[in-house]
Amino acid sequence: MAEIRLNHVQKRWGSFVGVEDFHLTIPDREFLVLLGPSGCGKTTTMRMIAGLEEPSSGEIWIGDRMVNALDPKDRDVAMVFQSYGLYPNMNVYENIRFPLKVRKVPEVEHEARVMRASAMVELDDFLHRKPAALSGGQRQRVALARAIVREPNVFLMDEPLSNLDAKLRVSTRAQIKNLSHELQVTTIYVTHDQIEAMTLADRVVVMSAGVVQQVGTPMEIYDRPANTFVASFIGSPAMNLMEGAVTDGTFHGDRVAIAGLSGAAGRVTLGFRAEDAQVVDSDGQIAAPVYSMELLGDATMVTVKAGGTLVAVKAPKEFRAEIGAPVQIRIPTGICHLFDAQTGVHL
Ligand SMILES: Nc1ncnc2c1ncn2[C@@H]1O[C@H](COP(=O)(O)OP(=O)(O)OP(=O)(O)O)[C@@H](O)[C@H]1O
Repeated sequence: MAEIRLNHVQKRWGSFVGVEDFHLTIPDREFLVLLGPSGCGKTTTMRMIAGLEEPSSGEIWIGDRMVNALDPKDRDVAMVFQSYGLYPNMNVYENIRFPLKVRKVPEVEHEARVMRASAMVELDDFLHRKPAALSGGQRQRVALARAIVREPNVFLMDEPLSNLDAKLRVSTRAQIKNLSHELQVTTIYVTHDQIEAMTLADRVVVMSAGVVQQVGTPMEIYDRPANTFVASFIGSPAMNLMEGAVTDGTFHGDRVAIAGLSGAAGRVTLGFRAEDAQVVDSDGQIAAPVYSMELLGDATMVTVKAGGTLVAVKAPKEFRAEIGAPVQIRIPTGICHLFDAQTGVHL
């Protein structure tokens, strides 16, 4: 068990900054997800915690030890990667046992620990198979068991689900969630998939271009994105964003006017989520033609084209309209977000 502290950690290569001033305490047992697009610095941050990359400045603490100068093997962290990294000539049992041999754990403990770890990921029936005779999902579970068997202080997981097909991703995700509940070990999990982040995390760190954009619980970052980057990265579909200006409490944009806004004036970006607006027959604040309709099963996603901006609204599953047909959209004032037009920061 361990708290992790990143104290103003930075990683530079020459003049290029891969990670900028990462400053965060991750409490013992927290499941923290690093989320962001490709190249935003998630993996580099995790590799610095693992000891595979040296910070250019700042301190990394695991528990009460400053680990900057410690070898990866001395940090008591277990890693699970996207590529499973299994030994092809060893069977499942031997693969899971391997870290115990390397760490010279007394032999008498091996069997019980391997059996416990393999049971947790439901691999008991596959212990004598070689990795080549396993599916991708089963291989990833061997990699998970190999991390679990060590009983580490910290788990580091780098996109562990990204090689799995969509269905297996969902079931393995649920398994990781259940495991983390059972194991109660501080976990840092890297992904670019916002659904994974929202479903697994106690807290999410959203990163862009090496810079932390927001740290919060999944609901905090969904309900109150710190800026337009987070607003447009979280949620499926992403938050609708419209450019315009507020005068006397009314937002005016392309084919949209929303009265009753307070706390802003001048150029802003207005945001609202698809599920917070409705398609209506009259009295909407947007009147625009239907651009596309997607049947989701439990709802219909209607996208309209308001001038140059596409706006998505979640309608009841029975809703139907022709492409190009004029519709109106009601946007309740209370659910609108306003962002500074220049900086993108939530007002
Ligand atoms: N050894 C290196 N030398 C120079 N630049 C590097 C090095 N390693 C990573 N980078 C750069 O640092 C930035 C962050 O990389 P990182 O791998 O942390 O991103 P990421 O968010 O994990 O992306 P992905 O989701 O694609 O893995 C990238 O622009 C990358 O090109």
